[in-house]
Amino acid sequence: METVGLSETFDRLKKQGKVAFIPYITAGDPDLSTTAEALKVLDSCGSDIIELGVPYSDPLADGPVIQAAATRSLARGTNFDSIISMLKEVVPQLSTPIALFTYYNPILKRGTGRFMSTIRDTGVHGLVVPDVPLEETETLREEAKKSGIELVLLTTPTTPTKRMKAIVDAAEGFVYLVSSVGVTGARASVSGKVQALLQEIKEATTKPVAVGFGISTPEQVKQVAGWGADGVIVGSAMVKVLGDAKSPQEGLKELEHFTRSLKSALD
Ligand SMILES: O=P(O)(O)OC[C@@H](O)[C@@H](O)c1c[nH]c2ccccc12
Repeated sequence: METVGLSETFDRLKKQGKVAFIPYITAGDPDLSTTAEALKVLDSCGSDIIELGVPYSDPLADGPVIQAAATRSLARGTNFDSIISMLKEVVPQLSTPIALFTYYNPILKRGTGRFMSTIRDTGVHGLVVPDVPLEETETLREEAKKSGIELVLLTTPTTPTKRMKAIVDAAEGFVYLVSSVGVTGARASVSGKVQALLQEIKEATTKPVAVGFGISTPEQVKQVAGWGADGVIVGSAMVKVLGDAKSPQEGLKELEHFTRSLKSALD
């Protein structure tokens, strides 16, 4: 089925007074067929957008959990082409839009235009590139736009206000507010600064703002939603459930329970 894009998804949720639940998993960990099943599980458990990570050899912004997932996935031979063919199979079966998550290098390797049209042909709607240099964001955004891909941009607690404003102006789909400095990974608590940061961003834009980094419990999901986030992103905790499981089947079962517990915090 043809899924609607990221910003349309947020429009629908806003009308329903709901906050988006946005899980992240790393493609190919433990293997691509389990990833295909995991996407269906996340879809059926009520995810509103799914972030799918392209494993990379030098994941600077990732903490140990996602770094280990990327290493396992690459060791199995996962590559961009195998992820694309998996997506061509699975995306038509999903009702949840996918935002592909990749570092900048795999895009440069393929050529920006070709990269965008390739992912668009799979039915993927969004793209998140955490390490694209500021001066190259405009080109990337233009190329994405040509293929109808929504380029999500990230702002952090240490982003100067002027740059935050440029980021929210340029962001498509939604603005990704990184909750805390440092790398991805579950944290004991989500920084209280997020509430003020959300207000500041919402004064600068009417675009939806989703918060990620460190969120791993229903209480934290509820707290961030209560602070006014339009979406809540959970990555490492999801990746850990799959990575720690004794078998892929068990991992998928655990993923379903975990996703339902987090999603119910938003109901
Ligand atoms: O893992 P966490 O702490 O739940 O944060 C989400 C994060 O994993 C996901 O959005 C993501 C995966 N890799 C990244 C690199 C940079 C920024 C964000 C990400």
